[in-house]
Amino acid sequence: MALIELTDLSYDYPNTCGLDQLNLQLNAGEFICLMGPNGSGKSTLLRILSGLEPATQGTYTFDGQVITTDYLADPQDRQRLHQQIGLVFQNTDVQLFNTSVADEIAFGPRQLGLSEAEVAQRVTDCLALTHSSDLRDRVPYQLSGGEKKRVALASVLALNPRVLLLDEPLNGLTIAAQQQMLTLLQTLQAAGKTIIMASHNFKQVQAVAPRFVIFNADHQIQADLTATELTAQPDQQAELLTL
Ligand SMILES: Nc1ncnc2c1ncn2[C@@H]1O[C@H](COP(=O)(O)OP(=O)(O)OP(=O)(O)O)[C@@H](O)[C@H]1O
Repeated sequence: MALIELTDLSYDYPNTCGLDQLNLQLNAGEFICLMGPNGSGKSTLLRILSGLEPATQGTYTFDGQVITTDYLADPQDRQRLHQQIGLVFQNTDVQLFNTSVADEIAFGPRQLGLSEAEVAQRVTDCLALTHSSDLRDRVPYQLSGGEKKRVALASVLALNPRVLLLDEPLNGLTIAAQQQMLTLLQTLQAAGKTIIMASHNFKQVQAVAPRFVIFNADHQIQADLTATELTAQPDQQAELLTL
């Protein structure tokens, strides 16, 4: 059984279509890159997968549980989903609100009611994993864009989710920092996490992501290809390089 299953899933904003009739199955342990033009629906899909919004139509099933409006309205159910599937936002400023990096990373585990010893361990582990130990006592909003991305990822990892959703995690990073982020995501996948990232940076991700789900401007899935299948489609690759 797929970990994530979307059936005829659509999402409408008040005056715009966000997603149109998606059918998709994603398995536990996969590394998937969502691609497509600006406004095609990548961020909307990540928000729905993370449980921030219910679908307008169709079905989202996570690990056998249908994620309905009622499910998301129940605080305990909602928290259960958030613990399993964590979203690193495109704009990390909306995600970072504590006065120190250590408190930022501790926030989620404290909400879960973990002991202070466990919280401290998770903070130390997640700082190390994201190469951010030197940032421990810094003020999050004073960090550089790349540092903020690492801290936002560390704060999501601190909840030990099964699935990591990342919205344009390479944006604003130097080439070296982009490589470091991709290597880290590969390490997390090797440790058993499912990675789902939106990116328009095909050059950087093509050698890393094994599967590409590609949206068109009509908010539909245009193609769902393995990296090997994609190498056999030069037209599709050329299109991705223009994003
Ligand atoms: N809060 C909102 N209110 C109304 N329409 C929205 C809102 N957010 C997104 N949209 C619209 O929904 C569609 C999908 O947007 P979305 O942000 O999911 O695309 P995207 O593929 O992530 O784009 P980008 O690559 O620019 O981040 C677009 O037409 C967008 O204008």
